[in-house]
Amino acid sequence: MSLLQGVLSQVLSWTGLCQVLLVVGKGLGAVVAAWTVKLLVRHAWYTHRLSCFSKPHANSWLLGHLGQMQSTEEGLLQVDDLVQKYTHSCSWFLGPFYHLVRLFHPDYVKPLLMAPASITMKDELIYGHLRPWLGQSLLISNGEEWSRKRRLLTPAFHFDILKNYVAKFNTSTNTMHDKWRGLVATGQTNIEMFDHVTLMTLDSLLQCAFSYNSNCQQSSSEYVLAIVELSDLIIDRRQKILHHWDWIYWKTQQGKRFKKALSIVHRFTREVVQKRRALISQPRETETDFPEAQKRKKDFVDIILLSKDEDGQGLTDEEIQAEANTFMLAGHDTTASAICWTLYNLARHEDYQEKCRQEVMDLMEGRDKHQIEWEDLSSLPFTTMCIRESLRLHSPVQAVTRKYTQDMALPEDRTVPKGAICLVSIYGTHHHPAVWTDPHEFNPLRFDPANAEGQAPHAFIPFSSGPRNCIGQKFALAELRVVVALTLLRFRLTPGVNPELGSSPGEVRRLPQLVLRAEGGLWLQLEKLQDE
Ligand code: HEM
Repeated sequence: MSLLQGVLSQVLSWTGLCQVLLVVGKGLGAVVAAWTVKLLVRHAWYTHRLSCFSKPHANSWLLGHLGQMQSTEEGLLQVDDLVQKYTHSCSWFLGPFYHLVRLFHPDYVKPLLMAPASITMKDELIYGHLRPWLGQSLLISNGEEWSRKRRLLTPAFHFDILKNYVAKFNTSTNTMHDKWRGLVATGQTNIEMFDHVTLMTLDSLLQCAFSYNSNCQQSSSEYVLAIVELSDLIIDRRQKILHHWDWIYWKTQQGKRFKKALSIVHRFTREVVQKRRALISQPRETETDFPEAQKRKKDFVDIILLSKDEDGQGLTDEEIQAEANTFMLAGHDTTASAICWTLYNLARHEDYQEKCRQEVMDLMEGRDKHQIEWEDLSSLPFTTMCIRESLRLHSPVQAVTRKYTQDMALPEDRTVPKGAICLVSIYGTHHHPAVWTDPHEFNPLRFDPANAEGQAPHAFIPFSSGPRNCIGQKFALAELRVVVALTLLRFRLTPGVNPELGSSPGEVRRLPQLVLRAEGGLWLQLEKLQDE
């Protein structure tokens, strides 16, 4: 090749490259332009369709209420203001991406929560980030897939199964109380509740779901640490809008930590399910070689493994793993939050605390051991009223979101267009002054059956309501009663001091995350009562 030819071919190849880049650039520009136009048209369409709802002041026509929703005490006070001002609902949008209707009044909440599951969809804004962890599980799936799973999983929450768990709730609570006794003996009476109670609910859930004794209350467990890490990272991701896109998130430090914790959690559930499948498929005569399997009462994994639909089909191993992961997530933080806030409310109301304690002491009279049995749970009416009032005042889940595959009619001729996100505010409904007298007061007598008559349906929805309500609510209420009853038998509670805030006893700043927590923790003072 002559020098001239070489130079020519070089120039041509550069020109070719430039031309390719130009074409690619133009193509990319066209795609971005088309995407932007589509986004803006969609934005205009939703803005128009949602004009039947009042719209609180927005930052701009394009960014809307982006950055105005806060997961803090101020965020909850903002909901109180919205409820005061707009009474039933208002529209809200987060940039041109997400269009929401926020709903606070039971009359508006009811048609949405009671809608058939076939037209109800879980939206990606809240639930999408859970998918890598939970897969297509009950909490996230929709339509026919959801309904088959709900049918297959319902037997796992039957009374006959739940009964067996009460002994496990007692054991996990006893372990926690042993730790508390140890702390009190060394003079540490001001105790942060969430740390202790979360480990306790994880401990009991691991026993109920997998018959797995993790000892996580006494020594650290890799699996439990990974669950806590995943829950924290989900909240962090929700709050950073750029992290909502997978292709950005998986490259961040948080995304990498998420993947690492995920592999620990998934490995654990995979191994449990595979081992149990192998055990269950053993021929009957050899089962005697496994006395452990015979002695053990059935846990969630057993029930789900044996569950079959109308066509005799069960769930695959992957599906069972997804459900087991979901129970662990949906069951531990929520129940821990409910327990902590109930103890907090009783610590602030000595009279109610004493009345509950008396009720439990009457129940235990003549017994030589403090053990709450399944049959005892219905003999704690006042304690149950206090638990329900606490679930109203400090509901663990603040809101649920839904989308619908068709337009949804609401009172006063308002319509939620299909595809818009409905953010049903459990907090707003539970603090609605038109529904509850003195909504910010702790008053368990509201739940006295004698006073319940006037209560609006759908005014009390801590477990949501309708077809997609909480499948674990009876499990949670049983655990709550056992933990609260045993705690009051053994300890007197008074408001504690948050050492970080240096606040006065009982003062807290609520922290709505995946569940309702308290900034810097929830601190109580414990005084040990006489031993059993
Ligand atoms: C006090 C404790 C609890 C509270 C306040 C609570 C609250 C809720 C709420 C509000 C929902 C509706 C979520 C939504 O629509 O997006 C829900 C669903 C669910 N909960 Fe619970 N929950 C609690 C305990 C539990 C427990 C102990 C379990 C399991 C062991 C559990 C498992 C589930 C599952 C699987 C769903 C999805 C149900 C479905 O879509 O069919 N929950 N829970």
